[in-house]
Amino acid sequence: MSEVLLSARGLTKRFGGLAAVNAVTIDLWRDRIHAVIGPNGAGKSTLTNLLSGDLAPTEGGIELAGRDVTGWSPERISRAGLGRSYQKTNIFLPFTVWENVRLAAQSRTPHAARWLTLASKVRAANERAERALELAGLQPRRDFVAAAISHGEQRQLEIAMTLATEPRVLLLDEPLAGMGSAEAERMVALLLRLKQDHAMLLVEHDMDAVFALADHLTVMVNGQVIAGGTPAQVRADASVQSAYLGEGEAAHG
Ligand SMILES: Nc1ncnc2c1ncn2[C@@H]1O[C@H](COP(=O)(O)OP(=O)(O)OP(=O)(O)O)[C@@H](O)[C@H]1O
Repeated sequence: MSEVLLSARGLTKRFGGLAAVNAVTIDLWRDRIHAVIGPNGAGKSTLTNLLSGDLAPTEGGIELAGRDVTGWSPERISRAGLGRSYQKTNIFLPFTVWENVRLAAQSRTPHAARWLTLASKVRAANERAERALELAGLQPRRDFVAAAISHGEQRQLEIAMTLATEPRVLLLDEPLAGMGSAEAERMVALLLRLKQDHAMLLVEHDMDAVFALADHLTVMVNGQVIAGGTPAQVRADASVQSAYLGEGEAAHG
């Protein structure tokens, strides 16, 4: 049965007089992809930063797997089960794909495993890295240096590095950005695989992908949630069409 793994209540972030995120409530369920969409400046990145602990909320609270994690550091939230992919910034380009994933896995030897011998820790980290590499579909590239793989594969690598920390909740910020259609298709297939056993928040501008992937959508404009529901409900919502989907580059819905 599905369960709520992350729950944010009344999240608000003010920058001076601007409420970049204004009283947003959101639940992320295991085995479901929850997309957040909205025009530029809607507050999507700020919301992601609040959920990952990179920003502290001005108001509101966040529970992760039943624990109140409000105000925790990103490292502590990450250890508690939240994985966030940062666009390429964590990749060491001169290292191989395997070395990158292995380093990410090593950063996550749990505190509870301090008693393990060094050999057991190394073995556990190797196993985490192998699983992540396999899940992300990067086994065929494991010995390539990261600088030599394609843009789409580098995005897969970021996700593999996030998976190596064994998160239960995944926050993915524009995983399809800059991809051609074949790469985007591969990423969509990967995200559908990852849906199993994870709760996922997806921030993505590619509306075709969003509507293909999302089980639930939240639509933000100017920091506020203006609509939410299944893709069909959101598509049919007149306020969404006038605020967002009917306009300019986002007019794929
Ligand atoms: N550190 C900051 N200081 C002041 N204002 C900020 C800061 N970060 C974001 N903002 C403002 O908050 C609002 C929301 O920005 P945010 O980046 O969260 O939007 P977004 O939906 O992610 O946009 P995009 O789709 O362009 O990435 C914008 O008006 C932005 O200028």
